[in-house]
Formats: sequence, structure tokens, C-alpha cells
Amino acid sequence: MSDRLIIFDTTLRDGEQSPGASMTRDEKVRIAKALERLRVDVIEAGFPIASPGDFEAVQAVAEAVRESTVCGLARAKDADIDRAAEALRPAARARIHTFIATSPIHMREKLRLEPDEVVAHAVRAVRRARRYTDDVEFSPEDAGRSEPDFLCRILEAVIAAGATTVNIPDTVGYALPDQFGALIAELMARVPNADKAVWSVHCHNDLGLAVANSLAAVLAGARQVECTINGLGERAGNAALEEVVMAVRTRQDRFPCDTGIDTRQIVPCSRLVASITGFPVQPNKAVVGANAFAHESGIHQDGVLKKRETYEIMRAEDVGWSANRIVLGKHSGRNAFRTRLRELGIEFDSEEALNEAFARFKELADKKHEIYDEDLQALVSETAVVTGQERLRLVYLRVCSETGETPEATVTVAVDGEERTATARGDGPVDASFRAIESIVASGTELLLYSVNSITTGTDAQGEVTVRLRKNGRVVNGQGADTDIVIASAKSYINALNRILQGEPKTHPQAGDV
Ligand SMILES: CC(=O)SCCNC(=O)CCNC(=O)[C@H](O)C(C)(C)COP(=O)(O)OP(=O)(O)OC[C@H]1O[C@@H](n2cnc3c(N)ncnc32)[C@H](O)[C@@H]1OP(=O)(O)O
Ligand SMILES: CC(C)C(=O)C(=O)O
Ligand SMILES: [Mg+2]
Repeated sequence: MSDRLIIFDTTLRDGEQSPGASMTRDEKVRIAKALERLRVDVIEAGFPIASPGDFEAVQAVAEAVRESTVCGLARAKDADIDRAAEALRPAARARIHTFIATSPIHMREKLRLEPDEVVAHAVRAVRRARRYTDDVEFSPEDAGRSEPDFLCRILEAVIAAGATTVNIPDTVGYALPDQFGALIAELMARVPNADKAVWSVHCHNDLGLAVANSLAAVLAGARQVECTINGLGERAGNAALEEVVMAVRTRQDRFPCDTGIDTRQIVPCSRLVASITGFPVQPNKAVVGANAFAHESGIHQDGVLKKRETYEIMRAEDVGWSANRIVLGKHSGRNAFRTRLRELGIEFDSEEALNEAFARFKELADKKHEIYDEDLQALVSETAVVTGQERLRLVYLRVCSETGETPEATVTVAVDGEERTATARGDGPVDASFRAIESIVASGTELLLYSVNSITTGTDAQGEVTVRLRKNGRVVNGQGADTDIVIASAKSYINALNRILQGEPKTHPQAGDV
């Protein structure tokens, strides 16, 4: 039995059957070129009889692709096969894939044909396809619900007629892994000329088992898997190519075969398909989801930082990510926090300074979903100014802002530990807050600059405010960051006042002291 697992990609055919995923000819060519770079063995480019547009798309893919085999789908009908052959004429390697349903319900209710007639159509179609190419695939549609005896009969007949690949589809995603694996093993054992064809599977994901069923079939002897990028496909989709490929590669201890896929092309290809079809990839999707190689929990981050394999069974780089990601959030721990800051060039003088910054980080993480590098820089620069030197500390701030009313702010500032409160009105909530602080501290400073910067995105973004104050020719900057922009402003103002007070004798500032 071959140790090569053939990857047959049907993103452009079954994937396109997802409602809303139709692709233009040029889009199909772009995806086909990406699939060729991925080194898939066979690209099913479309169903040429379906429409003039799909005919042209298959033809354009057949012209553009040189390395992979290009395949067109055809019902067991002369016209379909002739049309597929015509579309595939420019291909370096062409395959015609013909199919007819074999389950009792499909034969009786849909085709309205007797089983003998179905066998006759199948044999005729394979023979006709062989006139055009020696690479012919046959699928007994809805094999997952077909009688094994009938499958043996029709498969023997189509192989004798010249089918070089026989593909067993679980068209409605009904199979269970052990049962599907056993079906493949049974068919391969019972069909007398089984060794004259490659055995393939095509699984749908209605019960979320498409990949599991495909892998069970490979373990039972199948050597071609039909799959799609991102698991796109009719209804709940097909087996996801990236999952099949990486499962086989990662578990070489269990699989007696491997694919020829260049796995580093997986993520670029996934992104291309998502952007062309407009079907986004869910973040927790295996292999290609944004979180597939991201760690937010402290215990996991600590483990990964010590030894990547503690929580990763594949390397992000091997599937085309630039690296794995340590995401800082409310579940993160000190190791990840310190490591990220070190990468940003920020070191702590002492364990105490680290702990203080870490405590502030946890407070922020409770307010924000994700902490970005800019959040950390703002948070640490705030910490550095405050450490050991702060004489003024913002304790409380309440702002009342209403249409048609002058905003009013009430502020409590701890001055060398003694709390003082003042209320003031202003042109806006920030102006009112500054006036209230001024009436407590009476700094006599001149405000040179006020600037607000949204340092992260989203409505829960951190705002960083910078103020520049001048007193007696001395100019200082102050920064404050918070998800509430008025609080960030008050913090920045007090931060600047603290810098002005730094190094001055420690007397309680009174109005006009600073
Ligand atoms: C499991 C799968 O994914 S199969 C592929 C599914 N993909 C598609 O159907 C997309 C492309 N399809 C199409 O564009 C159209 O359905 C066409 C062009 C193929 C056919 O269109 P129409 O001629 O209008 O037929 P319609 O779609 O209404 O019905 C399908 C006909 O094909 C017959 N048929 C279905 N499968 C097969 C088959 N494998 N071999 C032969 N005949 C078949 C049906 O019995 C029905 O025949 P009837 O019209 O005599 O009752
Ligand atoms: C055409 C066949 C292989 C198919 O897509 C299916 O049965 O799901
Ligand atoms: Mg299908």
C-alpha cells in the first residue's frame, strides 16, 4: 500500500457550493495558484456543465495550473462528461470526476432509477470519460447510506470500466468514524479488482465528524482525501484540508502515510480563501484560527516560555504563522508580563517595581479584553513616575456633563496623604476637572499642551493623555492612561504636577505652593 496520501482539494467545487461562496473566474484562478503553491495533488476546479461561467473558470484554472492535476465534476451523463473534457483540454494533467448516487433513497426518490440502471449509467460514464483522459474518478454519491453489497457491485464494475480512483463520499455527513473506517476496509477487501484503483474518501461535516471520518478511512487504507480549505463546503462543509494534513503529519506514529503538502502555505491559503469568499475563519478554528497558537493563561504562558512543547503539539511557523503568540490579558501571569516588557526594552529595578506594575496591569486587564504593547508602555511609564515620588494622588473624580448645562467636576486629591476635595465648572468635563484640581493645588502652572491619544482600538480602548506644564521656566510632561478619557486627563495633570514637585522640600502644598 502506498505511503503517499493524495490531497484532493475541492474548495473551488464543493467549497463553492456553500451558499454565498460563489467565486468569479479570476478569483478561482488566484485560489488555484495558491493551492498549487500548497502542493495539493488534485484541484477540483468546478462543475463545467453548471454554467458558462463555471466552464470558463475550470478552463482558466486548467490553463494556469501546471503542477497539480486539474479536475472537473460531471454527472453520469454524456453531455456533462463532454463538457468537462472540453473545459479541461488546456490542463497539463486532467481528471474527470463522474458520480451517481447509490443509496436506496437517492436512487428511488431522486434519480428514479433501478439499481441496475444506476450501474449501467456509471459504467457508461466512466468509459466515456476514459476516451478523454486516463485519469478518471468515480463516486457513488451518498455511499455513507448505501448498501455495502451494492457498493461492491458498482465499484467493481466502474474499476473494470477504467476508473482509476474510486471515491467513497459520506455525502450527508451521517457516518461515524469506526463505522466509516470499517466500511472502507470492507470495500477494499471485498471488491475483487480493488488494487487497480486508488481509494478515496469525501466526508461532510453535518455531525462535525468530517475530519475524524476521513482519518479513520486513511487508517483503514484510503490513500486520497477530498477536502477544502477552512472546511468550506455544502451545508456544514467538508473535511478541512489543514486539519487532515496536520493530523497525519503530527501523528506519524499512527499513520503509515504522509502528504506532499508544503504546510507553510496553509495559513496564507486560508487567508486568501477567507478574503475571497467573505467567510471569516473563527478564532478557535484548528490550525488556521487566530487563537490556534495563542496563549493567554498565565500557567500556559509560563509553560510555553519554559518549553514550547508543554502546550503546543505543532509549530506555528510550520503552518505559515510568523510565530506563536503570548497574549496578555486578565489570566496572564508575571512570567509572561516580565517577558513581554523585556522584549519592549523595559526592565524593572526590583521585584517590588515589577509587582506594582503587575498589579496595575491586572486592574487594566479587568477593564480591557486584550492588552497591547502600547497599553503596557503607558502603564509602565505611569508606574515609573509614581514610584516613591508621588506627593499628589488622584483619589476620586466625578464629572457631570449634560446637554445645555456647564459641566461640573468634583475631585479629591491626596496631598502628601491628606485628602482634599473641590468642585469646579468648566468648558468641558476635562476643563472642569483641571479647574477643580487647580483649586486644591493652586499650582500657578501654565498649561502648554494637552493631547489625547487612543492607544488601542475598540470602544474599550485605552486613552493616553499627555499634558505639558510650565512653572518658573521649568517644563514638564505628564501622562495618564485610562479607559475613561476624563480620568486619564486628571491623572496626566496630577502626574505633571508630581514631576514639578519632585526634588522640592516635602511640605504640604497650599494654594500657590507648587
Ligand atoms: C453531492 C454533490 O455535491 S453533487 C454536485 C452538486 N452540485 C450542483 O448541483 C451544482 C451544479 N448544478 C447545476 O448547475 C444544475 O443542477 C445542473 C446544471 C447540473 C442540472 O440542472 P437541471 O438540468 O436544471 O436539473 P436539476 O438540477 O433541476 O435536477 C438534477 C437532474 O440531474 C439528475 N441527476 C442528479 N445527479 C445525477 C447524476 N450523478 N447522474 C445523472 N443524473 C443525475 C437528477 O435526477 C435530475 O434529473 P431530472 O431533471 O431528470 O429529474
Ligand atoms: C460529488 C460528490 C463526490 C460529492 O460532493 C458528495 O457526495 O458530497
Ligand atoms: Mg460533497
